Parts: sequence; structure tokens; C-alpha cells
Amino acid sequence: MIHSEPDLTARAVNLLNCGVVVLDANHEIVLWNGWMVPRSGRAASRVRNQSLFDVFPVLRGSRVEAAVLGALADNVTTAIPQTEEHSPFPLRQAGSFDGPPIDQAVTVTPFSEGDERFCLIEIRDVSGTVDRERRLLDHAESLRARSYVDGLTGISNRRYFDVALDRELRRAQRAGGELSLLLIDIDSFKAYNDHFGHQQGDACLVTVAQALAGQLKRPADIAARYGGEEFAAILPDTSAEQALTVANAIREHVASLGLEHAPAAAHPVVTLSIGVASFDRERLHEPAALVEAADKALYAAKHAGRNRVVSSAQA
Ligand SMILES: Nc1nc2c(ncn2[C@@H]2O[C@H](COP(=O)(O)OP(=O)(O)OP(=O)(O)O)[C@@H](O)[C@H]2O)c(=O)[nH]1
Repeated sequence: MIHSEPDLTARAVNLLNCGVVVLDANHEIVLWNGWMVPRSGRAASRVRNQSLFDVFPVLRGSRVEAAVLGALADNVTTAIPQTEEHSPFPLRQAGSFDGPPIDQAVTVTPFSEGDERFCLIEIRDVSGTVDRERRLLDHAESLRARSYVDGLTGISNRRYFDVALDRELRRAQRAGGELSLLLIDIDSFKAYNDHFGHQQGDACLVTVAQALAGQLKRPADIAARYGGEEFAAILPDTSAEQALTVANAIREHVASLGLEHAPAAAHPVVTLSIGVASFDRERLHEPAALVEAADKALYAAKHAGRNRVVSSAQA
């Protein structure tokens, strides 16, 4: 059996997995392929010889109209990605008249046949790509949120600490409020690791981090892992005196857990040394200065025998 080429071409165009619409110079539809039928709810015989803009009045004033005019008047090809216009044609998933609109990428290409000018409109369903893009954006968002959390202990990490300290210091400056910072270090932790092994060392860090977070009662308080076995607490609206009380409560609570320490450690149970520094409009108003003051106090606490709290005023 011999098939004519135009017959085969027409059948193939009808089977294409994208919308194919051809308009003549008057914007009238001369070709409407099979893909368009179930997605628009219109058979080819119903739309043939009608203006595209009468069939879809929503296209008036759209990027598609501009592209069609550009193709027919100026012989210009235009690609309209879905990022520019999500669903220019009112098309829905095949057979679902109330389903979600199809995300589309549209190309408008001019061509001539004899003296007559036409334009070819191709419509691709890119809903899958758009969905994937949305999922990737959601994923990136959750990664961003997770990048502020310390992977081992589940409390805030150093990155978040830096952002939060800067923010809270500015707030204290603006509002003339108070703010205190605790730097907290586990005593003789090297001895702990050497005796019990790194894995149990990690477990100890998790226990201490959770104990610290549990001791901070105000919603605005922030517990963070500052470095290896060093933690920090940012206490907004907290004076130096109040911060000493909080620091001592943390220290006593961890000591009271009775976590067995290594024989070589300074104390038989796991203990903390804590340095406290408080916002001071004249001297301690920059993050680096406040951290340095708390670090000096922490060093003094270590030097004085560990398992104690020292404020920067005493150091
Ligand atoms: N298991 C574990 N150990 C860590 C981690 N980060 C830091 N360390 C260990 O913590 C120890 C800290 O030791 P040092 O800074 O010498 O201080 P220290 O032994 O705690 O002694 P003092 O602070 O003076 O009481 C080092 O042995 C580090 O290897 C971690 O993520 N997991």
C-alpha cells in the first residue's frame, strides 16, 4: 500500500507530543493538531477559520499576541519560556476540564508558502519541569534552614551564632537594652576523648548541648555550639548579674548529671567552665569585643581551677 507524504505528515503532526497551531496572515487558525483537542476542549473543526484571539480572548494583550504580530508583520521568531508567562493558553491536563492549568513553553515561528505568510505556534507542556524546579527551591530552602543547625548536637551552629549575636547586639544598641553572652567549655575534654574514645566524646557533647538548651528558659535565648567542645549562650534582655545566675544554674545542672569523667580529668564528673560578658554601650558593643571579653573570663575560670563561672568584670 502506498501512502502519500502529505497524509503521513498530517497524521504525524496530530500525534506530536506538543501543541501545534498554524495561523494565516489574518490570525485565523488553519491547523490545530490532535494534542490541542483534549487540552483545550475544542475540536479542530470548531476552531478552523476562526481568529485565535476569538477562540482564546485571554491571549489579547499577552506575550503570545505580541509574538504572533511580530511573526506575521516582521518575520520575527519568538520563544516564550514558562518563566516569563506560566500558562498563556487556557489549557488543562488532557480530559480534565477543572484540573490545574498546564505550564507552557511557547515558540512562535513565521513561515511563507507562495505569497502567503503564516505562523507556527508550538506549545510544550513543561509542568513536570516547573514542578521539579519548585521542589528544588523548597529543598534549597530547607537546606538553608538546616545550615544553621549543628549536625551533631541539633542546637544552633557557629554560623547562626554569628548572625544572632550581631542581630541581638544591634537590637540592644537601638533599644538601649541589655544583653549577655556566655562562653561555655567542657573541662578536660581531651582527657575524656582519650579515655572513652571519640564516639563517646561525641555522645557527651550531645548530652551537654541538650542540657544547656534545656536550661535556657526564655524563647529569645539562644544556645549554640561555638566550636569543638565549646558552647555559647546569647541572653537578650539579661543583665550581667542575671547572666551569672543563669551560668551557675547551667554549670550546676551539668555537674549534677554525674557523667563519669576520665581518671586524668580535673574532676571525677563532667563539668563546665563558663565566661560571662555583658553588652556595654561604651566598651562592649561589637560582637568581636564581646566574644573576646567572654573568652578572657572563660580562660580565667579555667586558670582558677575549672568548674566555675567568671564574669568579664572579675577577669
Ligand atoms: N569527641 C569530640 N571531641 C572533640 C570535638 N571537637 C573537639 N574535640 C576535642 O576536645 C578536646 C579539647 O581539648 P583542649 O582544648 O585541650 O581542652 P580540654 O582538654 O577540654 O581542657 P580544658 O579546656 O583546659 O579543661 C580536644 O581533644 C578535641 O579533639 C568533637 O566534635 N567531638
